[in-house]
Amino acid sequence: MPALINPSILSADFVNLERDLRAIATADFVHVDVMDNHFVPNLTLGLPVVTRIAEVSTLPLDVHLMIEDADRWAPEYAAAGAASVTFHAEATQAPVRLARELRSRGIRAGIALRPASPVEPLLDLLPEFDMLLVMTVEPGFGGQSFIEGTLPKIRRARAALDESGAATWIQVDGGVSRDTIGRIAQAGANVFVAGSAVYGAPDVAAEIAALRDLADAAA
Ligand SMILES: O=C(CO)[C@H](O)[C@H](O)COP(=O)(O)O
Ligand SMILES: [Fe+2]
Repeated sequence: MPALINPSILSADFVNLERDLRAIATADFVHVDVMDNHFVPNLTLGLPVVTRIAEVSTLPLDVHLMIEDADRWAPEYAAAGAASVTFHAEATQAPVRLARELRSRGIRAGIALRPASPVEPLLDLLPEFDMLLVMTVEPGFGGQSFIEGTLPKIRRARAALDESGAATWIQVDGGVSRDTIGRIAQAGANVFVAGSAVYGAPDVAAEIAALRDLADAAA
């Protein structure tokens, strides 16, 4: 499967969001970071804004919830028009039940891990999810450096998926750039979130194409 590039609008201009959504039209999904100032020390946007982005965007929405009580809120983001909702393993009481609920609504369900959270407890459960999100920076802010120590976690997840034959995607979020994407693809990820690398580039479409090419060449 070719690499998917999901630009994060965390690095977009929130006052010119429609313009900045148009700029990433050649990407695969738009990555929307929802933060509640409790699960992470930052606050971004919530249901009303996600609902409006879903109405305006030509790309499907890849919603990354960095919020507490995912069991309560994740289904609301499905109803708001997301194509994919990813919640943190550290913020749910019942990950499999929540994934089943999201999937029953016809959307993709993802589970995310902070850099320090081990993947081992999830390995046998991966077929229950459409995507595993391996955070490669501490969640909360864009523009941080990729944590190299997360690469073994991606390799372990890829090995488990290859063994089980499950079609679960592996997404990487944090510090993805032309410098890091090759190593990440080689480790087994196939979905790449990039915020500052895409929106900080002089030519956004060219950056998306370059990241996709580098990932495909390394996979
Ligand atoms: O979830 C996130 C932060 O918690 C963002 O998606 C991520 O940081 C993207 O930013 P960048 O590509 O600049 O690292
Ligand atoms: Fe994110």
